[in-house]
Formats: sequence, C-alpha cells, structure tokens
Amino acid sequence: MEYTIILLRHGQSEWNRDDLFCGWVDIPLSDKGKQQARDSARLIAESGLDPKCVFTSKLTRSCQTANIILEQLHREYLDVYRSWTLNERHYGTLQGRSKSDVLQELGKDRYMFIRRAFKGCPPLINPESQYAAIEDSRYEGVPHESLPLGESLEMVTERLLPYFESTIEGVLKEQKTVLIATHGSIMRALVKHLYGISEYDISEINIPNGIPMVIRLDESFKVIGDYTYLDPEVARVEAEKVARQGFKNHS
Ligand SMILES: O=C(O)[C@H](O)COP(=O)(O)O
Repeated sequence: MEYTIILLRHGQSEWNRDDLFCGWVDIPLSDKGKQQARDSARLIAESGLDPKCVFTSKLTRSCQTANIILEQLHREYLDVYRSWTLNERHYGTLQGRSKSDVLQELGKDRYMFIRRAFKGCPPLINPESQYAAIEDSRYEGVPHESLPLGESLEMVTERLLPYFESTIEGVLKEQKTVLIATHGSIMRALVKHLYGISEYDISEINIPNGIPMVIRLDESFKVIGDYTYLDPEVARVEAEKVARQGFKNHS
C-alpha cells in the first residue's frame, strides 16, 4: 500500500507580492496567486494524481487556492478539512512590516536567523495589536493559550504534528491521495519531520508559491524516495526568489 500527499504552498498573496511579513494576517491571493492556483490544478491533472480530499488552513489564501484547484479539477464535491494548525507560522511583531525594512533594522544574520533557523522566533506581538490576528471567530473553540503570538519553526512543528498524526494520517489511510493547500512554514516543518532533515539543512530550504510537491509514503507512513515538485525548474527559480525576499533586487 502506498499513500500520496500533494503538498502545496498557496499562490502568491497580496502581501507576498508587496514583500510584507504576513503570518496570521488574513490576506487574499493576488491575481498572480490565482493564476498559480489554476496552474497547480493543471499540473496535478497532467500528473495523473487524483486527490480524494483536501486539507487547508483557516487562512483565506490557502482556502482560495484549494477552491480554485477543486473548481479547475471539477472536484468541488470533495470533502475539505480546515485546521488552524495548518496556518502559516505566526510572525509576531513582524506581521505587516516590510521585509526589506526589517532586514535593514536587524541586519542580515538576525533577519535570516528569525526567518529560517529552526529555533528562530520573532518578537511576540501584543495580543491587542491590530496585526495579532488571533481574535477571530474562526478560532472559536481553540484554547486561548494554544493561539500563538509569534512562532519559530520548532513551535510550528509542535502544533502541526499532533494534527498530522491524528487526523491527516487517518484520512490518508482511507483516501490514499490527499491535497494539503497550506503555507511555506508548514511545508518546511512537514518535510523536515518526514525526511529527517537536520536543523541546519532545513534553514536552506525555501518553498515556492503555487507549485505542487509530491510526497509518497509506505504503509507505515515512511517516505518512499525524495519529494518532488510537479514543475521542478520553476520551483527551483521561485524558491531562490523566496530566499532573497527583503534583499535588494530579489525578484
Ligand atoms: O508569512 C509570510 O510572510 C510568508 O508567507 C512567509 O514568509 P518567509 O518566507 O519570510 O518565512
């Protein structure tokens, strides 16, 4: 028995386009992001993969990405599961700030430590701030102390894995192929966990918007081979652009 996860970072959001830290702020897809979602659907259809259900975060950009794909695949009837544990990492006080301003203020080492080190955590935001983004009816029922005010990739991993192991693995067992439309930090946390990537090596991995990644698992949910992108060349170029965000002439 083999299981397949199609793992996808949402299409470009308006704040990705404008180079702002986004995190839990609920920003929609840009026009380019909507096109990337349509392109993802085409790549999935061409690959012959046939997802039987979908997971998204509670953030609009991941829901929009999944909706566009389901529409393009004529699969709008599929079950969709949404969880806050698939949200982007909370970027604390950096949410809403320009990446190049933060780079200038903190310097390259600190900026890259916060963005990419496994234990790099942004300064926690005041829950009263307009950009804290946790006081929202979509998080009703989530214990208040579970909602983050700033997270490292390590903290993201701690909130993601219980959901992955309890819910996603259970659904995978029944459905065999699932699509997870989510965020860059969730993808980094998941590939680190599944492929046993070191803390050092994960800091070098950047995830492009809107290019499906395929992960194959055996019956005990161990990975088979390496992960692949459905468009490896575009994924490589776009991942490099993500790495350079905030730096001059990054795009
Ligand atoms: O939340 C954000 O700003 C991005 O989606 C992820 O940003 P990063 O690539 O700087 O971690």
